[in-house]
Amino acid sequence: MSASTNAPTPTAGQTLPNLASLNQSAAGMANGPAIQAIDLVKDYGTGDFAVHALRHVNVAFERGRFTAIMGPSGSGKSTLMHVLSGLDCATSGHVLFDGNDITTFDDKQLTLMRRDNVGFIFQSFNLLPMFTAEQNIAMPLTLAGKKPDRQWLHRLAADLGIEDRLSHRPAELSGGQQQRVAIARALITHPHVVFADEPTGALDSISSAEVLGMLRRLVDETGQTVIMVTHDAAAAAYADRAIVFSDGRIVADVDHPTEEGMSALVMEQRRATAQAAASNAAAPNAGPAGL
Ligand SMILES: Nc1ncnc2c1ncn2[C@@H]1O[C@H](COP(=O)(O)OP(=O)(O)OP(=O)(O)O)[C@@H](O)[C@H]1O
Repeated sequence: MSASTNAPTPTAGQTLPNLASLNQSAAGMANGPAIQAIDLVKDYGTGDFAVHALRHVNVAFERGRFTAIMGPSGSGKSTLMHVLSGLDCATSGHVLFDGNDITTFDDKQLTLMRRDNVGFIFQSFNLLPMFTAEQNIAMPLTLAGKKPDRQWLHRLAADLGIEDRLSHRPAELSGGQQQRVAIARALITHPHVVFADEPTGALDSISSAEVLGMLRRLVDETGQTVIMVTHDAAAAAYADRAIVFSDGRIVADVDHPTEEGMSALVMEQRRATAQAAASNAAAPNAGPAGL
């Protein structure tokens, strides 16, 4: 079931836990893309002070693929992730999640959609310090008033290499172990899509490689759909596809990204953003950059 990838291979002696048993059921999923943004606009504020975070974005995320989203700071990456996952509302346009237009959902429907279909992994892990790793993993179900499937929880923990850490609190775990707990928490509900926001931003290079290798194998071996925001070209090289944002727009869409290729693209966008800001400062009535 492995898909082709140009992800860096694990270094000699590095063991990655067996993720093959995390077999994602495709049952109940609609055909077509996992998520699609259609003419998506997100503005913060109005009038002269409006920030155009997403400018008519059109993009589809296929099932079972690992996509990285890159771009300069402030280009709209997190906003896209928040709107796609139903954490934030669009100003206009549509988001089709499993074929359902979530821009028509009310708050309660969005909460249920997120709870049942979306897994989140954050840079800062966002574990609850007073609870054990096991309690943290089960938290999305506990909050929903559901009992965790013990067998599934232990299989996740074993496959992520944290089974012997389940009774520990986050402060007693390394950063890499905490992020593995967060990955297990993201998967406990069998989500259709996992969103990872800078998942390796707080990790050293070895732990980063382990976490990225796990996400890669999750996609290859279980068909999980993963969408990851990252500033790191080396992290993007683990993905099947990388999208580059600039000023609220997609400016590049690359299959099989490489670290070198993504570094060059992101540097180019940083330069373009800095140049646009400099010319706007020189001619303040010329309008926003990129228009
Ligand atoms: N709640 C908010 N209110 C007002 N403006 C916002 C808000 N959230 C984001 N923005 C603005 O929207 C634009 C896009 O922000 P966003 O956080 O999506 O960028 P990003 O590419 O994720 O940046 P970074 O890499 O620094 O996290 C920026 O100009 C930002 O200042």
